Amino acid sequence: MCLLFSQVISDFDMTLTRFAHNSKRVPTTHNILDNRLLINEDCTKKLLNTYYPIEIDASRSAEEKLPLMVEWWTKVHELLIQQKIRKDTLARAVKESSAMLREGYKVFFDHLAEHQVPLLILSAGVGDVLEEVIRQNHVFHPNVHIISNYMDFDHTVEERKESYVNSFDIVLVKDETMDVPNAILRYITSSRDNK
Ligand SMILES: Nc1ccn([C@@H]2O[C@H](COP(=O)(O)O)[C@@H](O)[C@H]2O)c(=O)n1
Repeated sequence: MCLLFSQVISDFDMTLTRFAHNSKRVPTTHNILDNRLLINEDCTKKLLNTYYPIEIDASRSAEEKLPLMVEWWTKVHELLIQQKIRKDTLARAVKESSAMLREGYKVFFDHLAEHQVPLLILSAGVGDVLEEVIRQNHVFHPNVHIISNYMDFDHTVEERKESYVNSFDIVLVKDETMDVPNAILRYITSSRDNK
């Protein structure tokens, strides 16, 4: 028998991650944010308690669930934006969480990478957190591709400073004047005038 995979498609939360460990629920990517970073975790917990039972309700059709799921993630995304989450806290939040991939995950990820089979992860969770979970488990191989919700962070000057310093000769911080450009102009024009 010959089995040929062109690619493997999987969702993430509770599929590649465990549902529970030692009788305790393993957090989804959203739960990791709720527990560690959100100032008011109640607001998203309330939404989870309302919408999760709908998600898993086998008596409802997909058509019936879809607008409610859209309503859920729209509300959660609005709340997340208000919380002003910082990118640099994500790795710590994941490290301190009880996020856990399923037993045997390493064989699964490594085997697909070794055989160059693309692994496409489609997730309604939070992509930035999902990536961090995979990275911290050392299985973020080049064949792993993710389609998910990503946060668009506001970058502080401090975060961008290094890349600016590497790219430009002069970097001005907190200078609201034209003193430096004027000095450069004076230098250029005076050296030209003195020729
Ligand atoms: N605010 C939310 C939104 C969704 N969830 C759960 O995350 C799951 C994402 O699952 P994937 O299989 O798409 O990775 C989704 O099924 C919801 O149960 C959440 O916890 N909080």
